[in-house]
Parts: sequence; C-alpha cells; structure tokens
Amino acid sequence: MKKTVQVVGAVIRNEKGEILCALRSPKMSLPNLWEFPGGKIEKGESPEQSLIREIREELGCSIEVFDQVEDTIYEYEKVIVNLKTYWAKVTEGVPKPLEHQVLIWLPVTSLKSLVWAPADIPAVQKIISI
Ligand SMILES: Nc1nc2c([nH]c(=O)n2[C@H]2C[C@H](O)[C@@H](COP(=O)(O)OP(=O)(O)OP(=O)(O)O)O2)c(=O)[nH]1
Repeated sequence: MKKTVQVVGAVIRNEKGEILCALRSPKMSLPNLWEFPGGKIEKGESPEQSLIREIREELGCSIEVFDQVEDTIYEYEKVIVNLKTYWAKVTEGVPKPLEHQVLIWLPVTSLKSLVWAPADIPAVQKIISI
C-alpha cells in the first residue's frame, strides 16, 4: 500500500499581491517542478506550526499563517500526498532559496505559465479564480 504523507505549502503574498513561487531542485523528489514552499508535517505539529518551521528552514524568514487555500489529495507513482495550502505573509527577513533552485514573485495572472507539481494545480486554480 502507498504511504500517505501530510504536506503543508505556504501561498505567500506580498504587498503588491504577488505570490512567491519556488522551483524544486534537481536533487529533490519531483525535480524541476514549481511548488509552494513548505514540507512534511512532523509528529505533534499543527499544520501552522509545521509551515512556520519549514519556511524558516527553507527560506530563512518568518511568516504569519492565515486561512487555508486548498486541501488536495494527489496520488503520485510512489506516494499519496495530502497537500494543505495556506495564505501567508512574510513578517521578518527576506525569502532566500536555501533549498530551492529559484524563488520568484509572480502576479496571480502569471501563475499558470509555470509547470507546477500536480498536487498544487487545484490550489493554483483556486488562487487564479479568486
Ligand atoms: N513542500 C511542498 N511539497 C509538495 C508540494 N506539492 C507536492 O506535490 N509536494 C510533495 C513533494 C514531496 O513528495 C512532498 C513534500 O516533500 P518535501 O521534500 O518538500 O518535504 P520535506 O523536506 O519535509 O521532506 P524530505 O525532503 O525529507 O522528503 O510533497 C508543494 O507545493 N510544496
């Protein structure tokens, strides 16, 4: 049976309304696909705590977490991912690509030009439709 992993992703918006998009590195699983920065929820963590920790580790900044954007289950070849995405904003520091290939801020209307990890597509569609 495939394992289901609980994953959180931050839809970080700046004061211009742009969204932070992160390109997974060639060394990560799902290489060279765009995602919302985040990662796996660890035992005993709430999704919000997990997101704050992951963003500190991956981007080296602090965030405030707001409402949920989307909750999606996607079955990959080897694993099932339950991805929960949340609106967030940077409260301290500047996001840096400590683990990703690239970080870019994009207006909502440009999000569909990127090749997203399949589990992220419902969240991207929801953001575009708001
Ligand atoms: N962080 C993140 N992971 C995503 C997204 N979409 C998506 O399918 N995933 C998948 C990729 C991985 O299979 C899993 C999360 O892995 P990860 O590599 O980011 O998390 P992690 O650092 O805690 O895990 P690991 O490297 O120790 O395996 O969820 C997304 O938008 N953000």
